[in-house]
Amino acid sequence: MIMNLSPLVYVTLDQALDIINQNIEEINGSEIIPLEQSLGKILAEDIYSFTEFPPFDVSLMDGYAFCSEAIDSEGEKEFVVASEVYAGGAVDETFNKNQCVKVATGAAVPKPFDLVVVQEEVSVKEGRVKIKGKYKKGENIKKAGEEIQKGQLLCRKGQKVDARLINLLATLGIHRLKVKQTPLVYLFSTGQELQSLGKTLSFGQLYDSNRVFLQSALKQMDVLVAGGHIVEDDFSALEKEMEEAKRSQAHLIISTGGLSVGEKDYVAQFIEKCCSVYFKKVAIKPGRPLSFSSFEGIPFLSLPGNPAAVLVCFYAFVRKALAKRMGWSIHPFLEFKAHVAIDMVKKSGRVEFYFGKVKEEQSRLRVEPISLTDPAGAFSASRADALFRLPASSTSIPKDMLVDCIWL
Ligand SMILES: Nc1nc2c(c(=O)[nH]1)N[C@H]1C(S)=C(S)[C@@H](COP(=O)(O)OP(=O)(O)OC[C@H]3O[C@@H](n4cnc5c(N)ncnc54)[C@H](O)[C@@H]3O)O[C@H]1N2
Ligand code: MOO
Repeated sequence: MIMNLSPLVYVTLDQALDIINQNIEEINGSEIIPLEQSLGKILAEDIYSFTEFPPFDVSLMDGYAFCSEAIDSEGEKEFVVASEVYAGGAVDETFNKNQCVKVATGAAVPKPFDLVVVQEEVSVKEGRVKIKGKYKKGENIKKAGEEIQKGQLLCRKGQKVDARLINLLATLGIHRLKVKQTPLVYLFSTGQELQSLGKTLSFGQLYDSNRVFLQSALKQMDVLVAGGHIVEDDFSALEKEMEEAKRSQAHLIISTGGLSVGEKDYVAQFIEKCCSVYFKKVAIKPGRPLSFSSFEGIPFLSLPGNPAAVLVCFYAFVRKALAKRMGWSIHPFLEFKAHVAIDMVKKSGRVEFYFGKVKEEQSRLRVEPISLTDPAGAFSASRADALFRLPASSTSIPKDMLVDCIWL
């Protein structure tokens, strides 16, 4: 539902996260795709095993399979080698407990044998095997169904497919998966000082690093970019870009820049005029002008131009909004607490973000800011493990205080 929350134009971090969470809906669409193409996708249904694994009693060693009750733990015993079974091979003979079979690692152990003795521990002569010593039932055999039972829940709707899950499903022969539709994001930057990579900069110009960062960060999340440009500081150019965003059928629009109070900050003006606003500012540093609205039913996250604010807003808000939109509900990001490594100071009023290194010391997690002069800048971010935050109301944060961190 769209509503204008005029008293909530300036919200706290928690309010902003709540509002995003309440107003971003999960995409309905899903598709069935081959397992090999499912890396990074979000499962659209729970998956149960339709079979057990291993599917047969399997030998874990090269050796001889015996019947435990036929082995005399005191003296030596001799057995006839009735057959040989290799991995992938099958025998349809019937054996009795006074026989044994030679088995290779990975072979299906035929009935009634229930233990395997490694070949180094037996003596073999003219088709007969001599064995002495104590052996336990089940030794060197993995029983059918020991790893996975038929009907067992393997993974859940809302889980992201990773290589380990692909391994599990491939093991069980599951080769097609129902996954959520991949979200489309329309992404543009604003500012006539911006230049595309590969072009020479004139004085006063900057490379459009925000869009390159966001494109890459979205790709890492398996989100597709539907389009977007560098938009000059002009209201009608912005209107055209937003129309194109609408035509692209994006599930989310993201912009950077043009949010401040200057005459040429047309994004702020566009939001005011053409969007339904949820909030216009958040009490965070950097990133205060972050705004969340809806344009013709499409959620619109407008990030400030400041590249440090873009980094922080991506990890603290955009990623979460996208996770919600794409139905990634199971452990999307690791959030944890760590002890801050140094005494820190700040102004009261806004939550302050820092990129930091995380270490374990004396069984405690410690987070240390990478830079105090450029807490959330590109260099700091490039070296960090986590984004951490200092509470809005505090002015001094003593060393060892626990702070909230997000793993990057
Ligand atoms: N009078 C006031 N001025 C400002 C305020 C304020 O409250 N009153 N807020 C400040 C804060 S906080 C921020 S953050 C910025 C937000 O401004 P904009 O969103 O309008 O961002 P720009 O002015 O377009 O850019 C800021 C900065 O970042 C560079 N930039 C912009 N886009 C990119 C890009 N795609 N790639 C790389 N670098 C980019 C731009 O050149 C500027 O240097 O407003 C403050 N001002
Ligand atoms: O909030 Mo701004 O992003 O401080 O620079």
